[in-house]
Amino acid sequence: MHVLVTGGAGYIGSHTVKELLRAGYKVTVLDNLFRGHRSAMQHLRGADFIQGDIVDRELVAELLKNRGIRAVMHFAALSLVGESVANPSPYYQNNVIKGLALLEAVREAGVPYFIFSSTAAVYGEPEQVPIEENHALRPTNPYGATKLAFEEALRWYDKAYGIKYICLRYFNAAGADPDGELGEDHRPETHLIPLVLKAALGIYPGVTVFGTDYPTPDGTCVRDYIHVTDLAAAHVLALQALEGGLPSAVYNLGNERGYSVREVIEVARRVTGRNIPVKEGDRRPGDPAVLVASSRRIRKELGWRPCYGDLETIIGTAWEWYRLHPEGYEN
Ligand SMILES: NC(=O)c1ccc[n+]([C@@H]2O[C@H](COP(=O)([O-])OP(=O)(O)OC[C@H]3O[C@@H](n4cnc5c(N)ncnc54)[C@H](O)[C@@H]3O)[C@@H](O)[C@H]2O)c1
Ligand SMILES: O=c1ccn([C@@H]2O[C@H](COP(=O)(O)OP(=O)(O)O[C@H]3O[C@H](CO)[C@@H](O)[C@H](O)[C@H]3O)[C@@H](O)[C@H]2O)c(=O)[nH]1
Repeated sequence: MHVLVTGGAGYIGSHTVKELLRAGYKVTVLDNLFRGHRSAMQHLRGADFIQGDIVDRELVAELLKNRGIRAVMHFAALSLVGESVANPSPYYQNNVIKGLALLEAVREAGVPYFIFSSTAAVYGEPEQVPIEENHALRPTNPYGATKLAFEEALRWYDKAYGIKYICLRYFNAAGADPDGELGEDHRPETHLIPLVLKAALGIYPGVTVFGTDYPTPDGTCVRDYIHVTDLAAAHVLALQALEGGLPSAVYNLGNERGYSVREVIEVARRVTGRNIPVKEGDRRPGDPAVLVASSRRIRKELGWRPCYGDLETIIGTAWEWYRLHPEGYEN
């Protein structure tokens, strides 16, 4: 089975390519390198890398046809909550318009399986936690709205054209490949755990806590952090389930445990043994107060079990990678 992975030179995509190769799949990566890294591909030698954009219908059609691709895993997207509030236009362009061009190419080529990187941001401010998949969908930022729009398209494309899909709604991806080959290198980096660890290394002067007046026990936002390799493993399970005839589905992916921003910083201090200077700042627009998953459905239906569930391990693997690669990937 040959799989096309869009965004496979990015953070979660690259970790998933590694798991796909390990499971014996053939992999082609399509990435425009807007935010991905060519040097991540050096650790994914079994995969073919094509530099290109998902909106390039001719290129995508040719890849799907000539390589006999049977499944697409679609990671390519813009994915920063704050950036999407300040500037929604590229989010609609990239995540919706370009995403739909990709889906059209998939439909025309008759590719039967599609796995989509969705997000907890589709829920918005939760009415109850842990959040189950049937929770109301009311995104509080354009990023979540664009991901929800694509989920909806998948639902209708399945009904009309029979494309079987799984939407995986990740909570906060974190950590790094336990082998130390792949890691998180977003430019610009805006994610909490990398910023905290770079502050521990002295690369950044410190970290700012965005909002201390949320209705949470310590006033800071609560998130559910999930190890990137556990996410990657879920993609392989999802693909195997579709191949085995599972109907289209939507699954949350989180550890079902929330940590506040202050708790994350405390765990990072323990793991690194370093001082991490902290400042308090304003809320970041678009941020819900609490996002914690129920992952009961994917545990039950696909037998998914996290291997790196506790926050010390998650932060520990990220710390190992940053210590070895303080500047991130070479390119
Ligand atoms: N990081 C998280 O915590 C998180 C949580 C929930 C969902 N997600 C989703 O997971 C996916 C991957 O996230 P990530 O953190 O690995 O991001 P990332 O930026 O590291 O990876 C995205 C990759 O897609 C590529 N890309 C973007 N637009 C493209 C286009 N038009 N054509 C070709 N390639 C393109 C980028 O160059 C990059 O390599 C995204 O869809 C994101 O919305 C991420
Ligand atoms: O310098 C910082 C950076 C972040 N935060 C806070 O830390 C938490 C986590 O933030 P971040 O690491 O930026 O992740 P999120 O904004 O929660 O978003 C991530 O997790 C979402 C799912 O929950 C995904 O959809 C997004 O793609 C992914 O970027 C949030 O409460 C932020 O307000 C700070 O206080 N200071």
